Amino acid sequence: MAGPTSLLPPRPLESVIIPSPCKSQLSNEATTTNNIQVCIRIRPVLPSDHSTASNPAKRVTRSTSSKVGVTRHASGLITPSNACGSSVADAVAGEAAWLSPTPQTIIQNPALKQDNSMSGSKQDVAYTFDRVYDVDAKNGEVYEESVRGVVRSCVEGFHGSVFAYGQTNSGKTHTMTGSSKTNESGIIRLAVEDIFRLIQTQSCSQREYLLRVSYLEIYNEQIYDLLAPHSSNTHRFGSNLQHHHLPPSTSVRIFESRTEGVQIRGLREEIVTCPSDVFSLLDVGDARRKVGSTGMNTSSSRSHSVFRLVLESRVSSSKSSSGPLASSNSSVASDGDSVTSGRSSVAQSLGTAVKGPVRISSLSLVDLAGSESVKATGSTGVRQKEGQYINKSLLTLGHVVHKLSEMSARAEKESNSMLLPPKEHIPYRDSKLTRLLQPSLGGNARVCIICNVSPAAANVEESHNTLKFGSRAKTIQQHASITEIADEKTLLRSYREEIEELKRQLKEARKSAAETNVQTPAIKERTELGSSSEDEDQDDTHVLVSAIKNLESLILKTGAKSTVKKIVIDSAPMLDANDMDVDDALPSRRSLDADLKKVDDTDADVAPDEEPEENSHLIEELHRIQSMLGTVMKKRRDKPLTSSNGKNPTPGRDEEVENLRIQLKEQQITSTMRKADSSFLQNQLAEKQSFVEDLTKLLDDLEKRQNTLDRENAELKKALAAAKAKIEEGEKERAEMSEKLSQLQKE
Ligand SMILES: Nc1ncnc2c1ncn2[C@@H]1O[C@H](COP(=O)(O)OP(=O)(O)OP(=O)(O)O)[C@@H](O)[C@H]1O
Repeated sequence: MAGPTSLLPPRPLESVIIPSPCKSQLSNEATTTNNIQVCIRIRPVLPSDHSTASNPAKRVTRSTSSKVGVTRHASGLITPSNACGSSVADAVAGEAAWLSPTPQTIIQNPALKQDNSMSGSKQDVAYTFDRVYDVDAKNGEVYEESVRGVVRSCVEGFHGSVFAYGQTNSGKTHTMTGSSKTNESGIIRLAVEDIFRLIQTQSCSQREYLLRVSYLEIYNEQIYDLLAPHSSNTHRFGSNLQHHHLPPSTSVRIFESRTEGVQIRGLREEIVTCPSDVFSLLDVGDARRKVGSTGMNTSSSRSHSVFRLVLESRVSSSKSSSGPLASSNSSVASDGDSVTSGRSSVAQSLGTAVKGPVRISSLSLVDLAGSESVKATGSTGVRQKEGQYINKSLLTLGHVVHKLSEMSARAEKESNSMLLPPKEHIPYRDSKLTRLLQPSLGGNARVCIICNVSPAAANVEESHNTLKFGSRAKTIQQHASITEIADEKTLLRSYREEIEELKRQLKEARKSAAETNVQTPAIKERTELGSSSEDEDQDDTHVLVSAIKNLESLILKTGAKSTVKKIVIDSAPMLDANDMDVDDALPSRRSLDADLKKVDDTDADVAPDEEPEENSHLIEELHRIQSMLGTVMKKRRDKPLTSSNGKNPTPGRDEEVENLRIQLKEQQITSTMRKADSSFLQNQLAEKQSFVEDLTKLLDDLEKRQNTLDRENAELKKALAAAKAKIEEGEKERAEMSEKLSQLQKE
């Protein structure tokens, strides 16, 4: 049964939709009921952790015995058995404030106790989770034991989410992104590699996959596209946040419709065919992510980031995989031999290759910004403001998780765990983060939360909060189901249709070329003279074959190698990684650049449905190439190539073909340049707009200040006039008095 919101899977040509279930479109081949999986990771002690020990405000005490034991109570509760409180000053270097006596349990290290306000009972609590990773665990271990299951489910067709949660400096980014210092890949990269490997090695079914990724961050309650094209250097932040105002072109909006649920308008999605494609994009996104130095972490993430991979898959039909117009990469020979040998009808080919439900699943990998106290970080100004936004959104996430866990508990009590109480209000809309995570938290996904815990004794209070959050999240039940779409347009189906159409054209082109060769001795004559129409035919078919290969290289097949060499028709050279933009990150642009629609999300509570827009550049480009080649082929077929005297009678027609060819090439170049220009101009415009906005705001402020000053000035003038009048009056009175006095003296 669907959760409270009705949500549809992505419609990539229009906008990015956060996949979630929609009853009308689901064919539940499989449904699973799971609680959210929660694991804890204790970060190793760092040299910087010791500096807090000498801070009297954060002083910890050390028990006389550092040997730790645990007592198991009948209730299942575990408490440290030697939690005595006698103390020596300061934390001991290298010792973590948390211990994991069993792989599922975490307790506060009884050897290190705070001498401040925390009550003893709180210090003695033992928390139990699906898995607890101690200080020496590596990312690979966390991935294998806690995340891999979610990733595998995604390849099978379930939605999945993995979050890193925890206070600032607890190791979230290390976990999700990895570290060059320890030479460890993060969960994101490990998951990406695994997905391609799982697709390649899937032996139980013959499926084909289309994968696309997006990467965004939520900074100060604004969503920014980390893969936005043609961002200038000012948008790259490196290790230090220098610019906290991004041009509006990279900012995207959440939009919600009754039928389609949560969508992100204007977010860039890139089709990827191998791990290195994804890694290039990750590098671009990571370099743009807003990072800044705080009192607790020299490179603290100032935003929540969401990396999302969408998988579309379907059973590959035997016709399309082994037929004469086969869809595997090896089957479209560039010389076309294997293509021309086919005699199956186009309709038959189209029917078998394009039909069949498409499965859509997504994997969201989320690195949350860490909660932070102003006191601990010592942040001021921009950092403090960022911290406030971060804390507020994490607080909302906490409320949402709290509500959901209460609901799950109630549902379980009523022995009706498949149904969520109908009108329960969950405050998803209180922050962008929870709105984005709503489809994951709301039920139809397999979720794993990695709670990162600082080993510093000075942070135990905050760590208790993290563990409480994890304990609550663990009770939330999820009912994930596979989403299959039988009748809607999916990107995979669009591509298949395009491929089949191109193949049909290719077949016709070859047929026409073969007929031409038979019918025209003049062509042989021209070939000998070096002016070959056969060459031109071959050029045309090569363009078609290249287009087919290019499109097919985007579709991955189970059991096939993913490192497919793509034939690039329109490619930009790879640039140096340090100087690259998203447009440079992939060998050929295959982006689905959804147009940013100006939908005001403040009043987009439930917006009306909109017609889908065919705004994929790739599809447009292909349509254009198809129509031009179609015209060329048609003209060739329609007009006889030779005159009765055997000489080439229509040099004009050949010229026309040549012109069309030149036009086609020119248009390709113009189109590429126009795209580049338009993006560049858009950025320029956006920057100008933001500048004008800032200036307008400044002028408004100045005007207000001027008005206030004018008002104050007028009031001062009035007060001065009144004072003057009073003085004059006093003078007058004094004069009268002295007159009276002199009169009295005279008398
Ligand atoms: N498992 C680990 N092994 C070694 N070093 C680690 C590990 N986890 C974290 N660190 C180090 O701890 C420091 C803080 O980690 P990280 O930046 O990942 O924290 P964070 O939780 O993402 O912080 P913030 O919320 O402020 O962004 C970094 O120097 C990182 O290299």
